[in-house]
Amino acid sequence: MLPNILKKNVAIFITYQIRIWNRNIEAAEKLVTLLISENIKAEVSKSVQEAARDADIINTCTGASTPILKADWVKAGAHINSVGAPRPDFHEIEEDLVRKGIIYTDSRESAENEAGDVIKAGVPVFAEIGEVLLGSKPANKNSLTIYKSLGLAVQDAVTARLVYNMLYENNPL
Ligand SMILES: NC(=O)C1=CN([C@@H]2O[C@H](COP(=O)(O)OP(=O)(O)OC[C@H]3O[C@@H](n4cnc5c(N)ncnc54)[C@H](O)[C@@H]3O)[C@@H](O)[C@H]2O)C=CC1
Ligand SMILES: O=C([O-])C1=[NH+]CCC1
Repeated sequence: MLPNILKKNVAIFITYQIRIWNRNIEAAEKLVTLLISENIKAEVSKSVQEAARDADIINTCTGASTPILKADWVKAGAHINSVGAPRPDFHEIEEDLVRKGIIYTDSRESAENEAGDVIKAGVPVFAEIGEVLLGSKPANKNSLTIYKSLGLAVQDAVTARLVYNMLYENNPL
């Protein structure tokens, strides 16, 4: 999933440098090789701390059950996209870091009931992404912000429809 998230990030920025960390360095090297083969600038980091240093955007996408990203490693004003830790007993972001951030999510109900990091930190969700897109809640671009992704059922339904259309109706839309 991470390669696709990174490609979406890169499409937004004119200048960027991607640093990849994985607990298995061969996996990080494989992803860097894939990105470079698609003309995306990327390099391997030997630690999470090294990967996160001075980063504007941090994507965490792990199956970790204990936090891998610490508050001290993240600069003020950074934005974190947290895709992993989708269960109450899973964690990938240190509690202090979650408390420092402004929390955005796709579904408030899901985040408050499923996202281990949000539940443990006991912090409120500031806004759903839909509220930001509609302009009823601000993006707080200069603050430390955390987007807690969990996925919406409607995304699965639309994806299933696209696959069905491509398979049986030869029409992606
Ligand atoms: N937010 C969302 O919409 C979605 C979230 N997920 C969640 O995102 C996470 C990643 O999913 P995929 O990329 O499909 O899985 P994957 O198996 O391809 O990648 C998981 C990565 O987490 C790493 N990892 C596992 N335990 C770790 C630990 N203790 N410390 C450091 N790294 C660790 C693995 O080495 C692997 O690189 C999972 O927790 C999954 O449940 C998956 C689909 C949608
Ligand atoms: O496939 C998955 O593991 C998940 N999808 C949404 C949250 C977790």
